[in-house]
Amino acid sequence: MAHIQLKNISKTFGNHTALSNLNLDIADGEFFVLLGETGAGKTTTLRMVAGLEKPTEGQVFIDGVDVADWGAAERDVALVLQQYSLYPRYTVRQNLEFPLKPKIRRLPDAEIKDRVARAARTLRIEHLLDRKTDRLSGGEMQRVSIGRAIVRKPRVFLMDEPLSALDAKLREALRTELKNLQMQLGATFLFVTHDQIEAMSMGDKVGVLNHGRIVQTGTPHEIYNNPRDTYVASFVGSPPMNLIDGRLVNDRAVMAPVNFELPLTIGAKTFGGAKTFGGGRTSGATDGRPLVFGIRPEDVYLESGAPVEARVHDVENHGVEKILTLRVGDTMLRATVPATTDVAIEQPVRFAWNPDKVVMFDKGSGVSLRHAG
Ligand SMILES: Nc1ncnc2c1ncn2[C@@H]1O[C@H](COP(=O)(O)OP(=O)(O)OP(=O)(O)O)[C@@H](O)[C@H]1O
Repeated sequence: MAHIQLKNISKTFGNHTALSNLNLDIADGEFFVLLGETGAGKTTTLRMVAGLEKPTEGQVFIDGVDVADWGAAERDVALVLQQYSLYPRYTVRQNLEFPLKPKIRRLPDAEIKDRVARAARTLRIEHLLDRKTDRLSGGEMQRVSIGRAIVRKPRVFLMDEPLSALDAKLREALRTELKNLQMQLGATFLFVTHDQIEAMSMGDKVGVLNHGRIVQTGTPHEIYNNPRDTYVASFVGSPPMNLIDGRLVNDRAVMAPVNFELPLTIGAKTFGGAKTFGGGRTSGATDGRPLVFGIRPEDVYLESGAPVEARVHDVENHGVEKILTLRVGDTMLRATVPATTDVAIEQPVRFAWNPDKVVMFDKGSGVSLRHAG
C-alpha cells in the first residue's frame, strides 16, 4: 500500500486560490478523511494525488517518491466518485472485468476471474454478477463502482463523496461496509466528504479544510473534543458546539451580552466533583481578554440549584434524547438531554455544564487557548 505526503501545496485557478500551503501526511493503511464545506478544495486535493491536476506550488510524494512527473496511470491509485461511472449496457461482471483488460497490461483470464469473484464476495454482490447495471439500485451501483476500484488492487483508494447520492439508511450501511473493507484490505484511503458524521464515524484521522487551508488534523476524538478554532468547533458536531462571547474577570467567566457568570470552579458537592474549567488552563494572563466559550450541547445539563437560569425556547425530540434550545436573555444555547426529561416550552429551568469540557477561544483569532499554547 502507500504512504502519501502533500508538502506545501498551493493551487490557483486564474486569480482564484483553491489551496494554500497545504500539508498532509497520510500513513500507510490509514483511513484519512478530508472534511470541508463545498468549495473548500477537497476535490482539487484528491485530483492532485490522482495525477489529474498539477499543483501550482509544492509536491506530492507517494512512498517517499516525488510523483510530479508521473501520470495518473503510473500512480496506481483508484478513484471512486459520487456519480457511478458504470457501463449501463454491460453486466456487473463485465463492469468489474473492464479495468483488468487494457491491452497493455492484460491479466490472464484465470486471474481476472479470481479478482472479480473476490471483489463480488467482499461487496456482497455475487448474486448480481449477471445483471445489467442499469437494473441496479443506487446502493448496488455504488458497490459495483467500489468493486471496479478493488479489482485493480491499487496502492491508494481515492473516494470523492461516494455515499452522498444515497439515501440516509443506505449511506449508514455503506459507511460501515467501507470502513470494514478498508481494514480488510489494509489499504490507504483518502476519503473526501462535507458530511461531518461520515468523517467522524469512518476516519482514523480527519483533516478539516476551510477555504483551501487545513485548519486541523487529528483523530475524530481530538477534532471533536479539542477543536483548534471556532470554525472546527461549529462545523463538527450536531447540534454544533455552543459558542458564547465573554471574558474572564477575576477567574469567573462573564458571558456577554447577558452578563451571566460561569464560575470557574463549581462546587464539588453539587456538580460531580469537577473543579477546573477549560482543562485547567486559566491564568491571570487571560483576565479581561475577550473570549469565546465553547460548550458542547451534551455537556450542558439541567439541575435545580444550578448556577444559571434560562427559559426553554424549543424542544426537539430525537428518540433517545431531546435537544433543547435554552434562552438566557438574548442568548440561545443548545442542550442535549435524556428523552425522559420533562420540559415544556417557556418553562423556566436552571442549567450547568461540565466545566472540564469547556473550550476557550480567543475572540480575535478564534483559536483555542489550548492550541495557542
Ligand atoms: N478547473 C477549475 N477552474 C477554476 N476554478 C476551479 C476549478 N476547479 C475547482 N475550482 C475552484 O476551486 C475551489 C475548490 O474546488 P473543489 O472542487 O476542490 O472544492 P470541493 O471542496 O471539492 O467542493 P464540493 O464539495 O462542492 O465538490 C472552488 O472555488 C472551485 O470553484
